[in-house]
Amino acid sequence: MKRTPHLLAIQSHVVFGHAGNSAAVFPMQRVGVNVWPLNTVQFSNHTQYGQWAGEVLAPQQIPALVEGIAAIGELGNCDAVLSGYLGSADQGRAILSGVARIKAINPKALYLCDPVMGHPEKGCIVPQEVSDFLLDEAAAMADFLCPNQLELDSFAGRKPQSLFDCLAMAKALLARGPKAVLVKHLDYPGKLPEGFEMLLVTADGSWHLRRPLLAFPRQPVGVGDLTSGLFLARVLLGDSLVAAFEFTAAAVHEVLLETQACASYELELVRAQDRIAHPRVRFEATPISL
Ligand SMILES: Nc1ncnc2c1ncn2[C@@H]1O[C@H](COP(=O)(O)OP(=O)(O)O)[C@@H](O)[C@H]1O
Ligand SMILES: Cc1ncc(COP(=O)(O)O)c(C=O)c1O
Ligand SMILES: [Mg+2]
Repeated sequence: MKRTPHLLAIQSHVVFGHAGNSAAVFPMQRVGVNVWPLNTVQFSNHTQYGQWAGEVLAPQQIPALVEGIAAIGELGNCDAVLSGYLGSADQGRAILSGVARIKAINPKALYLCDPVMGHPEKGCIVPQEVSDFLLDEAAAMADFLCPNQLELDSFAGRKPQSLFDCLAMAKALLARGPKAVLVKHLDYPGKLPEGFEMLLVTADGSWHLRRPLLAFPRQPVGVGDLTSGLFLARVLLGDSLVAAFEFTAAAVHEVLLETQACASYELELVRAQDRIAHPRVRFEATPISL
């Protein structure tokens, strides 16, 4: 029997609704991965409501929890680490030590970094020190980096002029260390308004994918977290990077269709669970080169 992969997911938890681990854990489990959720913050709700209650996890708790897993002899079973929304730069440094600790026991373990930097206009609030940490320290250790367009712009220090410029910016990130860069959401001059586009860039090639852009009265939150989580889960389950990319786009689109049909602001993950596991739609990634 094939072994079920294990994934340590270090990102936010919200009591109500879906963002961070609260967006990604259940879908990753639903596609067949054992998830170890480690919550960097516990907030009442995601920050785009403009108000929330709750606390940031003390950074020293991260190595303490990782050591606790080592102490029961299970750390070597960790196949991958995912990091997303961070409450402080010190938390980020603690995660990198945890990744190094896991890779020392299991050199095949993968690290996916979703560099959540916030989006002040949308109300996604992340401290500046976290953005600096992601740019200067985390990218170098990541096997996979999953920025959205704003985060890609921050890495490049400029905005793109075209799709090929986005490709050049993502390719430049490979030089910092990652084996693959997944741009979860492209935005560039001349982009077709009816499409939602993504990019996958690896040393072996690059692929572009377009799915329909759906209309929402308020943009749902947690879509990026769902995207990174499903991509890593499918890679651990044995998909090629391109197959994982295509699966992720289809499963996320299914969730958005369900969410739109329910006229819900929060992602309808429970209702969409069968569509996540077995998407009915399919989007083809097409090769793209400079
Ligand atoms: N097919 C789609 N139609 C409409 N909106 C979408 C679609 N897919 C994703 N979105 C929205 O696009 C935005 C993507 O946000 P972005 O800032 O690029 O990534 P992240 O979710 O990581 O913040 C989110 O607001 C998400 O709700
Ligand atoms: C607590 C929390 N986690 C994660 C996120 C990131 O969500 P997204 O997947 O939309 O980038 C947000 C965004 O507001 C948030 O408030
Ligand atoms: Mg995001």
